[in-house]
Amino acid sequence: MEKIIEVKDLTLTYPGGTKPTLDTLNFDINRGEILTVIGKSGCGKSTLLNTIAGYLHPSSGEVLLNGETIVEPSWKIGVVFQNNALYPWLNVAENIGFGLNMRHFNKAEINVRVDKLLEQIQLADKKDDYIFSLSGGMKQRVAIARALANQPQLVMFDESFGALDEFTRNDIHKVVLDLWKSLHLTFLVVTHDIDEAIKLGNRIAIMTPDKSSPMKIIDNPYFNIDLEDIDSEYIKYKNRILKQIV
Ligand SMILES: Nc1ncnc2c1ncn2[C@@H]1O[C@H](COP(=O)(O)OP(=O)(O)OP(=O)(O)O)[C@@H](O)[C@H]1O
Repeated sequence: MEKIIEVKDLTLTYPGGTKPTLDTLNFDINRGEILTVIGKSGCGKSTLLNTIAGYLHPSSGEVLLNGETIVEPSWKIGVVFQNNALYPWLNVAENIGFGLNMRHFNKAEINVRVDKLLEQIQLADKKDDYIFSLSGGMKQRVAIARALANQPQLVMFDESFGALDEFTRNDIHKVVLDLWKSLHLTFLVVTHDIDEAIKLGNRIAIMTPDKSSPMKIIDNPYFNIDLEDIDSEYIKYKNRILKQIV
């Protein structure tokens, strides 16, 4: 397995904090996988994601992208937040192309990338619409397309689907999995929803309160499971994850 991200002895204590929020974490993200990260509220999931993104700096240890220490945010890592953070004064196409514009890509290249993504997120007909006119699910699809427009090496999702109703969330899960498959992407998905972690993750990283093993990564036999295939073995698997979180 080729590693895209290496987390080495990662420790982070917030200024003024008495104990580390992240304490000596060690794990890798493999190229082409979806790693979901699950853990109790406040265990440090967003802190971990923000550190990998380069928004926060480790107190000690490091995170490497393709063998190079991450020291600042870059287009190589895309992030989709829960509140989507889209620009209301730009239309859908302009939001998706925003990062490419900032990087001074030429207009023709931007249009090609944006149009392709609009097809993939099934919003080609909303290209010229402003953000306020979109539903919550559509906004998240635009946020995903905006993150993908830069063709990043890793895309991270920070509770990106938590505010959506169940039907919309199921639709978005399908969009995410289709994009991952067709574009051969690598995703890290932070969630507090165990079913979502199981649905979306090739592997599941469990952030535990166990100081000697703060991060346990397990294989997931139920990746992309259909709701109708949920059986008693699935429930047992889910409960085993739950027990390690609390
Ligand atoms: N900027 C900050 N300064 C100080 N402490 C912080 C800061 N951001 C987060 N924390 C603390 O760090 C801990 C981990 O927070 P974090 O948001 O990473 O957890 P989380 O697992 O993502 O939680 P949730 O699932 O509720 O979003 C919490 O105790 C939080 O209060």
